[in-house]
Amino acid sequence: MPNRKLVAGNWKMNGLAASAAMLEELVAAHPTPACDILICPPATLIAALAGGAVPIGGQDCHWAVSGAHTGDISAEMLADAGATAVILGHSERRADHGETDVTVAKKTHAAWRAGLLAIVCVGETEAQRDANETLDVVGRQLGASVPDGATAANLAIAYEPVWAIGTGRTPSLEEIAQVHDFLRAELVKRFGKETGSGIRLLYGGSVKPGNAAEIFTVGNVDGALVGGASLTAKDFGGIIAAA
Ligand SMILES: O=C[C@H](O)COP(=O)(O)O
Repeated sequence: MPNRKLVAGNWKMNGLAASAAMLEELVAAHPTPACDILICPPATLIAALAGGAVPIGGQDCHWAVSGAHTGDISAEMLADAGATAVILGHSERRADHGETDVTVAKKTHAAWRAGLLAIVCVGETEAQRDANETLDVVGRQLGASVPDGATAANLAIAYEPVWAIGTGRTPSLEEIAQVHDFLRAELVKRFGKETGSGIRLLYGGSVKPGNAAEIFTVGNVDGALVGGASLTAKDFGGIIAAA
């Protein structure tokens, strides 16, 4: 089991140049956190925010190194701008941009090619949970979105139930445990005990300062992927303090 949790913030399409102040406030309040931290701002802010005390990541990348792909950004460009990680296959990208497990796997391979940590997201919709398909869905996404070659250093998985994102609703601790235990077993089966046990499993979906501590008590929860509560130093700091 990984010994330090990772608390990653996904700013989504939020943040302007003035958001640098949030990171300064965060570092001042938490100079020596007990967990690893990552902030994934919009691409426009990566170069400006990278290089400081808080590691910076991207929210997506193209699988090609370069070329005629208007509006896209390669993994190499993220690394060149100072990013050390990238979120891939977030449900908002899957829903809004038609990303599939196949494209997510190609992007994961690209992230590794550029030396980035890939944070690959999986998670069921509410209808899939109601139909008792959760483990089937996340198992299928995990298997097809992650290419061969994963290590504890180049991959983290984020379990994000789609219905819990931005809604204030979360699964019960037992439900989180069931999915994380399943994902752990799948990783061990595929990549072996040492690698499979070392890959961090993050929970995401309405993580707040008020519920983070109890979520972090769940076995096989090695951190969090935080959306809304990563936008202020107070809320994100509260989650860091709980880790
Ligand atoms: O990537 C982060 C997740 O989508 C969670 O978002 P949320 O914390 O606003 O629910």
